[in-house]
Amino acid sequence: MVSCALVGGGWSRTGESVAALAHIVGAREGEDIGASALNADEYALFAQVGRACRVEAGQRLFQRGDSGTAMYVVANGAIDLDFGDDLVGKRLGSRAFFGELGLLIGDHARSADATVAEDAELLELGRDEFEALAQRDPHLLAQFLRRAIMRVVMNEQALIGRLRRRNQQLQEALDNLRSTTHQLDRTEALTRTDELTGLTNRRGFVLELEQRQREGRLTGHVLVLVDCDRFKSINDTHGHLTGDRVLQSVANLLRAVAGADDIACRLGGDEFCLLLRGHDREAAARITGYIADSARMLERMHNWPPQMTSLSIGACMIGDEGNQWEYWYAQADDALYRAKRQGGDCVEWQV
Ligand SMILES: Nc1nc2c(ncn2[C@@H]2O[C@H](COP(=O)(O)OP(=O)(O)OP(=O)(O)O)[C@@H](O)[C@H]2O)c(=O)[nH]1
Repeated sequence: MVSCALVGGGWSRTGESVAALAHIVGAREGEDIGASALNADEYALFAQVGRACRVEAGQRLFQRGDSGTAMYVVANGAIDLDFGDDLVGKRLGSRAFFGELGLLIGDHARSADATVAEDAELLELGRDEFEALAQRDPHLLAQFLRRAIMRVVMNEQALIGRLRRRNQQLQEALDNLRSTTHQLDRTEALTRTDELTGLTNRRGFVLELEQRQREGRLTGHVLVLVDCDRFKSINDTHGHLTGDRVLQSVANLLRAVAGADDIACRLGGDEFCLLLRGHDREAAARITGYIADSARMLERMHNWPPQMTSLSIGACMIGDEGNQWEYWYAQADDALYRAKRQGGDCVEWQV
């Protein structure tokens, strides 16, 4: 912190306190209460009592957080005030005053760094000088005080306004981020979903298989491949819309048997699959048998137009031999091939 050399002076302590001056009446008409520079009369008064000092460019007068009890008036030269990241800095020239809160409040923590931008002459006023001002011209000092207080109030209001705007911008940015994340999640979910049936699609299924394999959770699952029998003839005889409805019925059947941790998937065309968890071979055989039986019964129940078709099913238990999921997929596919070779409408297991 700079200490000014005393050049002029002549002041005396009075019993009147600085604080007592702060409640003096409101602003008068035409008075520029927010101005940051003294008018000519005020400056002349301050110059009578202020301690004059010279400071050089680059010199630091005080920094943020310093406790200060003096205010300054720029006689000539320039001072920069830096309020930190959130506020715009200020360059002060002739007759501008700063640091007044240090004087008015006493032991106030400075809210800015004050640096000499160009060689300058300053007037420094401490408590004694200020009381001398009060003695010499209380009316002019009251006018100055009103302005100083209004400046603080206006700065506070501007700060609150800026913070409010900043808060609003942050809120908007957060809302945008939330909605973008939500859209990305939705898009990601859509890329894993089959449009016609709402089941997981092949991509989603493979990603899930890979993840369970990476986490060592695949062993013990049952992999079930399902293929519609003579589906092409449904399309040919009744049209694609009927074919679509049959595919949706197959999807509903698989969805109905899938538990929370199982995956029902449409691989594409009339091929589906199920990944079941937590069943031994016997329990899994009951599930695959139930699927085949249900499809057969539904096919017989509604055959014109058809709402279901019989199914060929190939299944295997995923073992712990350390094979990749593609190996088990090929095993289930072999079983499915055998089911097809037998004319469909049956379940084959790969041993
Ligand atoms: N309606 C409809 N048909 C589809 C869709 N995707 C594929 N298909 C048709 O499904 C038919 C599948 O025929 P194939 O692979 O010969 O199977 P299939 O007729 O069931 O013969 P098998 O499996 O030997 O019993 C093809 O005619 C495809 O055009 C779809 O989304 N909707």
